[in-house]
Amino acid sequence: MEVTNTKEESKTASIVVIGGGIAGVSCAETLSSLCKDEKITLITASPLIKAVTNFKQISRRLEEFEVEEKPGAALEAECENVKVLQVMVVSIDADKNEIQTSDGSTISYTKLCICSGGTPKLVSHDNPYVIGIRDTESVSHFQEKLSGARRVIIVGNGGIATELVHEIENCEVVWAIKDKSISATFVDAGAAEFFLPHLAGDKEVQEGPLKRLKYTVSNAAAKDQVQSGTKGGALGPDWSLGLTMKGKYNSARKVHVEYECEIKEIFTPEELKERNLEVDEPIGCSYLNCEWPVYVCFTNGKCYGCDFIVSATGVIPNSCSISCNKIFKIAQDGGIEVNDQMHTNVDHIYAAGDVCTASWDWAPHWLQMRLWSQARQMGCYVAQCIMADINKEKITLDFCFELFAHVTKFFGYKVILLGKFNGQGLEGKYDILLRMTKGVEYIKVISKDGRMQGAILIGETDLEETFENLILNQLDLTRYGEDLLDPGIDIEDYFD
Ligand SMILES: Cc1cc2nc3c(=O)[nH]c(=O)nc-3n(C[C@H](O)[C@H](O)[C@H](O)COP(=O)(O)OP(=O)(O)OC[C@H]3O[C@@H](n4cnc5c(N)ncnc54)[C@H](O)[C@@H]3O)c2cc1C
Ligand SMILES: NC(=O)C1=CN([C@@H]2O[C@H](COP(=O)(O)OP(=O)(O)OC[C@H]3O[C@@H](n4cnc5c(N)ncnc54)[C@H](OP(=O)(O)O)[C@@H]3O)[C@@H](O)[C@H]2O)C=CC1
Repeated sequence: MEVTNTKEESKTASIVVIGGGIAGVSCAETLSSLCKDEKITLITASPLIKAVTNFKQISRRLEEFEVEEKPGAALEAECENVKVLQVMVVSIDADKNEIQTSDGSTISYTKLCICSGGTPKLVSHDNPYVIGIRDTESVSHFQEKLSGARRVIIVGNGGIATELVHEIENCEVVWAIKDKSISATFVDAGAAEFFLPHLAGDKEVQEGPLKRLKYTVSNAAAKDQVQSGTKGGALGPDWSLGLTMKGKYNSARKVHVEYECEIKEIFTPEELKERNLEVDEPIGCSYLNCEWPVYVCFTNGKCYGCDFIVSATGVIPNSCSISCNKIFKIAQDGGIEVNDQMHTNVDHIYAAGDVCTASWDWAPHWLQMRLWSQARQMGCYVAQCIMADINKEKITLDFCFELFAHVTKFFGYKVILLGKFNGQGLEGKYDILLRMTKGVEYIKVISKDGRMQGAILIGETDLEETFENLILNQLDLTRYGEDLLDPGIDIEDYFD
């Protein structure tokens, strides 16, 4: 493993990037290619860095790439003017343009970009039975716990929970969600209905090509990271592919969804007895009247026992983990506010990826979600902003921030989300057009005044490129009416 001692570093100022995740690495790589004469220092707490490989633009806005975790030395070999240091940044002195690291070193910067990512927002931080999933180390911990488990409770209704309930085998799952429908962070209630049959039985994988991102980590590299015990970057696309997610017993996949509830209290078996609380059994469960190491009581009055709890309840940006003598403007969601030049409110300091909150006036069909693709886009764009600043220029916001576009996979189906895919910000004043073929595809179009605002495409619909264009060009679609989703009409030809 390549570790460079920061104490040996000279005081010569360079552009400093904090974070070896996809935002930090994309920033360092872009800076390196934009300006060969600048010295760039990437500082990361994790022994491995994330690199985007095989990048392909699959439509104007949807991108496909693979992600590899590798040692910092590999980045240094590719980018001559980049130096990678593995150390924790503890504080920033914005008056002196210096940062202090956990090994007592001081590093000067000309420009600083904070790409320190986020940390799982857990429902309980001091209960050993509650775990979160973020990096390779936390996944190993989860796998180890699962291997001895009969029942797990998953809390949260976003990306991680949706992927986990699909992947876990040989273990009962109680999925506790705040909403009326599953996977609500990403899809609407109709799409949730489409997915529901896939909660039980064998996992079906949709045939055909999947425009899906791929994530790889070499075994040796993963072992290094787990052994180091340091905080790694967030996992990402295909993180669950090839990972064993099996419980203790050879039972059929079983997921019980507990709707519209949150955790009220977590009890040990002793506390449960003391309180004389009654325990419920999830519908269709195999383990009746069993003893459990931990019990969870929900706000809807239900109380279940389980082996452990996964808190898949979102991310808190690492915006306050590095102290600074100047105060960063922090947005309501906990991110460091950045303007359309990715600049924070502190001179010479930028931020990108999960740690930041895009605080400019968003384009009508863009929204921020803490995703791999946005971390890459922000990382590349912030590098251009830094170079423009050095050259005393201002650049216009990159076109990737014009339209929200995300491709992922849920329950074995390709899922594409475009624009205001859930009618976000439209205050319910929109029309919906739907097409669904059970088990095959689900298409939802959101329109306002006849113009497309967003879409959810599940399955191999091949509509993404056309819909992307229709959202961007805001063509009046009134006269096409329901023909827009008529399977008998080749819509691509229609709008060519
Ligand atoms: C389980 C899981 C699955 C996901 N799946 C998907 C998906 O399918 N599609 C998708 O688009 N997104 C997905 N995401 C989200 C995506 O991974 C993140 O949005 C993205 O990786 C964020 O990148 P980042 O570079 O901003 O932060 P991170 O990847 O968190 O990187 C932060 C870096 O900063 C370093 N760091 C932090 N603090 C310090 C410090 N004080 N000093 C030095 N270094 C520091 C860390 O070591 C790390 O290297 C998933 C996330 C998780 C957890
Ligand atoms: N395929 C993909 O694209 C994937 C993306 N990711 C990304 O990784 C990051 C982490 O994923 P994840 O943790 O699933 O985060 P998400 O933001 O995707 O989802 C968090 C979920 O937890 C809910 N929640 C928040 N607090 C509580 C609480 N106290 N009790 C019950 N529910 C709560 C949220 O509801 P509410 O919103 O109402 O607060 C939301 O449904 C996210 O940025 C996500 O986008 C992760 C996996 C896959």
